[in-house]
Amino acid sequence: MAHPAPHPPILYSFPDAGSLVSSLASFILKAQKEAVEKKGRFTVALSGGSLPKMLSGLIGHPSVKWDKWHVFYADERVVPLDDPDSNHLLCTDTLFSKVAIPPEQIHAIDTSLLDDLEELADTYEKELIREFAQKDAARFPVFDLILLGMGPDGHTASLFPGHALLAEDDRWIAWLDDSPKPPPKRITFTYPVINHALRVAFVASGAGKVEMLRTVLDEPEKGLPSSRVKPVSPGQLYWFVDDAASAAVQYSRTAFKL
Ligand SMILES: O=C1O[C@H](COP(=O)(O)O)[C@@H](O)[C@H](O)[C@H]1O
Repeated sequence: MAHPAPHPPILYSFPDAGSLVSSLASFILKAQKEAVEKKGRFTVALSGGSLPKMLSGLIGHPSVKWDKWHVFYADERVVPLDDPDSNHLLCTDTLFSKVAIPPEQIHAIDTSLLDDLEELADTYEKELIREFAQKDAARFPVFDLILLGMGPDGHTASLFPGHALLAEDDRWIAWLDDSPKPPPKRITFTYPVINHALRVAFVASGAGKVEMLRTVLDEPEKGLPSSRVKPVSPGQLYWFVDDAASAAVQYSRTAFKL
């Protein structure tokens, strides 16, 4: 059955990092409330890079129900969990060490499989299947929220410009050993997983992102990886950015309100 056309992205731009962080926290709390009321759990995927520190508005916030969070990684570098390149280590240092998510609800890669990328990706996919397929019987998992970053080349998760994985339309988790950004070995959500989420939010800040954000939002026809994120209805894509990053963007902004 054909899906209705995706909704256009909603762009929120904030004058400074502080207002971006607090608005993002309010947005996440609304998503959490709806998910918990409906299903008793909140399924979230996080990215590495600059994203985890933007979640600081949740730390110590009385409305966060950390025990309801079930966390996966939109992508992970295939390194030991104490390696400085690990997205899990970054998220642990920045967030998990400061909040009370039950450890079994934080889904890290199986590091006994670091030398077998395919098996490691399969195993992570099976964790997703355990979390989603039995409960929702869906062809693809439907995350309540996927939080993404955008790299300076327009990549998101570990989906890089020109890479064959941009065309992967079957698997939930793909692997690569030729990431142009180190480290080379990674696993990543595929587009079908990202694009079946109820909400996908990119978070990007700083003048360093200005040209790429303009290209991704104003010239989606160029097909950069971040422009290919188009959640299927009823899913919705949001951009949470600061004015420094959106300075050159023509795409219309929406005033933030919940
Ligand atoms: O390598 C990665 O990069 C992207 C973008 O990082 P950022 O520092 O430019 O925000 C990140 O979203 C991804 O999780 C990570 O593995």
